[in-house]
Amino acid sequence: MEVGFLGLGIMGKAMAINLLRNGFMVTVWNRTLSKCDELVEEGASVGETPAAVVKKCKYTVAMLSDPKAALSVVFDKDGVLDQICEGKGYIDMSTVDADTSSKISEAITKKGGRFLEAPVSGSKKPAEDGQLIILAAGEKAIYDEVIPAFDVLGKKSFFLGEVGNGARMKLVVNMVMGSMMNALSEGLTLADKSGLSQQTLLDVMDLGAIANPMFRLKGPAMIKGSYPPAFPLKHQQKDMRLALALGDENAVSMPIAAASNEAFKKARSLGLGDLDFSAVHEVFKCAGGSNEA
Ligand SMILES: NC(=O)C1=CN([C@@H]2O[C@H](COP(=O)(O)OP(=O)(O)OC[C@H]3O[C@@H](n4cnc5c(N)ncnc54)[C@H](OP(=O)(O)O)[C@@H]3O)[C@@H](O)[C@H]2O)C=CC1
Ligand SMILES: O=CC(=O)O
Repeated sequence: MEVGFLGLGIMGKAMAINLLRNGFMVTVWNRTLSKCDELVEEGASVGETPAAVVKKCKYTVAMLSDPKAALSVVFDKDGVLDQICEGKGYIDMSTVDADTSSKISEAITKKGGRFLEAPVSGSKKPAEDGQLIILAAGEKAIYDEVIPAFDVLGKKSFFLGEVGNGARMKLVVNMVMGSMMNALSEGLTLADKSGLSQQTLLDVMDLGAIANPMFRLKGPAMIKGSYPPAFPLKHQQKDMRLALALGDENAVSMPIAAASNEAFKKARSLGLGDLDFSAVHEVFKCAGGSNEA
């Protein structure tokens, strides 16, 4: 199967490499074209523009930072819309809101193309290991056709019905995840300021009902103040913002998500946006002040 791939950031690079290593022919494009070089070494071809990739491939996947990027790659000059037509499919795996996804879907289908949204749960390591959780929605026929690719990229795919449901599911999941990260940061800070061992706190939590892979993975590095980016904080804050907008639309009160969003915004204002989202811990450390009199 020949697949186009637009967007070679942390996630897109790992996903495209997985496809190549599993026998797919892949043509890549990235806004910063030099990022394609590593993929070429893995056997990829390069398209000069999103339109060139779509022209060449029956299916094109996108993995882009946010709604602005997702819209720009489709609607701008030399974008996806220039070449999408009957017989071609576009699969957007970026995390965006349902409105963005619907706009893209309408434009693609108006030109005879087929559309699937398929955001993913799981970060850099699951992307490298082909262990993502895929939250697809849109046209079921194209979902069925690209299952061989999803089987390489992920450990489980869900088909959630009409366009928008994949985006909504992803935002709800990341709203919970971002709130949990804030709770962990607050807990680590409280343990430290009240004279407890942070590592012992992690050990205690890991044995009980609130044990989870995220605390286990991120906790020890957070104690050291180390936040190498797997899931950039700026993207987690974007997801919180979009989830809060979904809450507005549905009149759902979300005080915990709102407070978490404020902490992520504060972290961005401190210049931490490109670090891992666990860097929100620094906000709590600052707010907690020093134990020294
Ligand atoms: N990292 C993670 O753990 C996860 C991320 N996600 C989601 O996946 C998506 C990608 O995340 P990730 O790979 O981490 O992000 P990165 O920031 O590493 O990569 C973002 C990509 O989007 C491109 N891009 C940004 N703006 C534009 C634009 N205006 N036009 C064209 N291309 C643009 C970048 O191009 P360039 O290289 O030129 O900057 C890059 O290829 C996001 O929606 C994120 O929320 C979902 C699950 C996990
Ligand atoms: O969107 C981030 C993730 O880890 O999932």
